[in-house]
Amino acid sequence: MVAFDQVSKGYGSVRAVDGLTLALHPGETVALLGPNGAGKSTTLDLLLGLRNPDSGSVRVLGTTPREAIVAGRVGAMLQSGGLMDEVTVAELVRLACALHPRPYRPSDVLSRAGISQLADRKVNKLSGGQAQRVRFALATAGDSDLIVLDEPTTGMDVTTRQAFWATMREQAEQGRTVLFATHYLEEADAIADRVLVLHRGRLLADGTAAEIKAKAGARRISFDLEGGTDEPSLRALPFLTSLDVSGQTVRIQSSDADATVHALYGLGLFPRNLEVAGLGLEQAFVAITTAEEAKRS
Ligand SMILES: Nc1ncnc2c1ncn2[C@@H]1O[C@H](COP(=O)(O)OP(=O)(O)OP(=O)(O)O)[C@@H](O)[C@H]1O
Repeated sequence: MVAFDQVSKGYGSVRAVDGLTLALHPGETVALLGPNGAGKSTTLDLLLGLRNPDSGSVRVLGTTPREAIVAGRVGAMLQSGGLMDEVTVAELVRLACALHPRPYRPSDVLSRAGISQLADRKVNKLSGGQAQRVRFALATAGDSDLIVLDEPTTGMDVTTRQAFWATMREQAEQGRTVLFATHYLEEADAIADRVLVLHRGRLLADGTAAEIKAKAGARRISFDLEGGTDEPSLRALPFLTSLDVSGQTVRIQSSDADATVHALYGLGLFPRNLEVAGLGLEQAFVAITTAEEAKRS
């Protein structure tokens, strides 16, 4: 479906994408995560043929990205795609359908994107979240095999966001590949069946959300200590990666929870309400990217 082979792209001295090799398969819903500047937008630009790699190759559906787009096989929703100002939503959607080699009916596109009631509104009179829905409508104006979304739900309220993802899930169930970049890790956790973590233009992790959490390897331990805490002793616990003390409540992250808890009892302390839990995707993401930064410094 999509194949990146040793792709690099730099801007001056910045290596935005650094030797990226990646394959996406039909029907996958893939989240692209990474801190600011990790190279997510550049990766999507390369995939859409908006930029050319300095080295390596990008293939989409067996052709160049541009050929795939001209054939209408890729729908895209970019972060800040300008919308024509002086037209109505319906006119814009009709135009997108007219330009698509395999178009849907404009009325269906409007209703799928939940903007039928906005059809006669001028595009420059839309709120931020409504404009995002229009961008989504343009990305799904025809029958594409691959849908690429760069931070699609930015500016959407909770209800709009849920409706958006329900629609996206339908698209994936019909066999389309959906690739989206996001900063909302809970969305990646809930929606993606594959998560890619990009950092300084390289792939740090690639797997299901559960695999990424397991890769982070850390566990959260929390407990209450009656009668005050001895912070220096806690800080010296083995395998500790973070410590947070708030009143009687202690929250720890550990790379070996069993050993840390064992040592905790060894200190003669009596933790109450002890809980040991895995990391959420957000904490796993922070753990993985911070560990990489630490390796580099
Ligand atoms: N047109 C450009 N000219 C120069 N440098 C650029 C350009 N576009 C991106 N960069 C740099 O390339 C790196 C990757 O940027 P990119 O926008 O791909 O990251 P990102 O992961 O999408 O970031 P964000 O989460 O902040 O949107 C950054 O260091 C950025 O400053």
